[in-house]
Amino acid sequence: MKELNQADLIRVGHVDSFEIVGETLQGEGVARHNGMALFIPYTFIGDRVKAKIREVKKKYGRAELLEVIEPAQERIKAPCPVFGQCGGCQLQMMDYQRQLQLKEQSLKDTFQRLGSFYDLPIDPIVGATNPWNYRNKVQMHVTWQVGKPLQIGYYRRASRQLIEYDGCLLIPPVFSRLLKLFRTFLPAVDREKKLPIKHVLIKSVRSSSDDSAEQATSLMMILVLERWKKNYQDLCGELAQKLMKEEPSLQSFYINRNKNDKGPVLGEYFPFYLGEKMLLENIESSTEKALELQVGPASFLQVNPEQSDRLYQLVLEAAQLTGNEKVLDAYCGVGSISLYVAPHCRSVTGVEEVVQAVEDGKENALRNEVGHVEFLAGKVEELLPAFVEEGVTYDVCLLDPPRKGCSETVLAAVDAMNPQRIVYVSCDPASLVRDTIFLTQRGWSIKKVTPVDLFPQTGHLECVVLMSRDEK
Ligand SMILES: C[S@@+](CC[C@H](N)C(=O)[O-])C[C@H]1O[C@@H](n2cnc3c(N)ncnc32)[C@H](O)[C@@H]1O
Repeated sequence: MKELNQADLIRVGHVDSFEIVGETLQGEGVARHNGMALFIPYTFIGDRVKAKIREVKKKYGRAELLEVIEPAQERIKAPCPVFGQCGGCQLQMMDYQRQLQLKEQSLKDTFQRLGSFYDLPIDPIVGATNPWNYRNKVQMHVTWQVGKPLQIGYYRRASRQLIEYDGCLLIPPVFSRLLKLFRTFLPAVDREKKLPIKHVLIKSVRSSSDDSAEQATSLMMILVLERWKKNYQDLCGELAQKLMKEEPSLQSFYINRNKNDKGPVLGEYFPFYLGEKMLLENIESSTEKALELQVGPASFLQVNPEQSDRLYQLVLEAAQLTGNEKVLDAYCGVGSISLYVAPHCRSVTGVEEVVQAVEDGKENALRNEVGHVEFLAGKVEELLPAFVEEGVTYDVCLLDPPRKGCSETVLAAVDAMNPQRIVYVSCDPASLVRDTIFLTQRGWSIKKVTPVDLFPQTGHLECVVLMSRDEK
């Protein structure tokens, strides 16, 4: 007779009440059921819930929340009407202080579980002053086809089904206003639905250093089309003009063409624009002089400007620059960190694979009259080993990789350059721990970890980690 394992005792479709005894950064509560871990989205420790089992794997299961029977003390009514359907936010059911506690604890747990790092010097998380309306960029999907109604919104969690909603609480009200105008003007201008629109993006910059006022914001709108024809130009121009007239903060309008359905939302070709070619973002500088960064349609900027000002300040503190250091800024984007730290060191070399971002970086250095910064286009995996080969070294290495973290080639090259300090800015705790394990095995140790909440209401977490060589 087949031996029964735990999974056989749990039935898909079974409804029960569960005590939530664990929780994840992604906003899933964990219950124990017949000895197995059961993940239930939108719940957390202290909740007692009714849920339906939806999926059973060998070692764990997943259930759908049906009802909160007894709420945890910090449970609140999620302010957004589409929370739980839309895939954007995972933590709106917790009050903000509880979200911060979850993030801090989950970072500690990840360091312990994946890296056996105990007693790390982890600072309290740096929370946001305003955990709503903070995003400076939004991208929404659009359905605009003959025979179908116009739809604009985010995708449902783990699906490609569109949820219509202009009022997202993570974006500023001016974005919602502009989306409403877009809804009104698009059918009036493109009556025959000629434009093959797939996505709409809005970006904002703080166009003066007074970032509290909404009128100090300038906007860029980018429509992504599946294909481009010359005769679309008049329609796009008319649409852009109408929008710019009604919403004067819209100063730049672009068309992007992206033939691909998978991969990044933006393609490489921008066949049309109206208004400003670039916008200028004011970032809080590390000196008296404000820092201006030019932002094009494809430039990467951190999405939470208030918190990224704090993040850059933390990077500078961790780097402990005295004015004499040669600094490497790997994964530098348009050079935000390079230019921020430049007044405090001898020189900065920024490395970035997106050629346009490197061009923006060079332009930004000229605009801000920073002479001792250079930007190199190329993959970090190729350029850093080449530096090692040529005997080029740096005193401080700043690493700000995407979610997947750094490859071993990059970390080995950083180690070989023997800097005094590494400052690692991470947006994914799991890849951060993997990379710090690699470095600790080569004689580095973690001196300080500072988590920063760049993405309130969501399960994303940023942190700044200072590493230096173990003392002999
Ligand atoms: C998290 S962003 C950091 C940008 C910048 N430090 C900032 O704060 O604005 C990561 C950057 O790394 C770049 N990037 C990703 N993989 C890369 C690679 N293998 N080599 C060089 N740059 C890369 C991306 O294009 C992106 O600009």
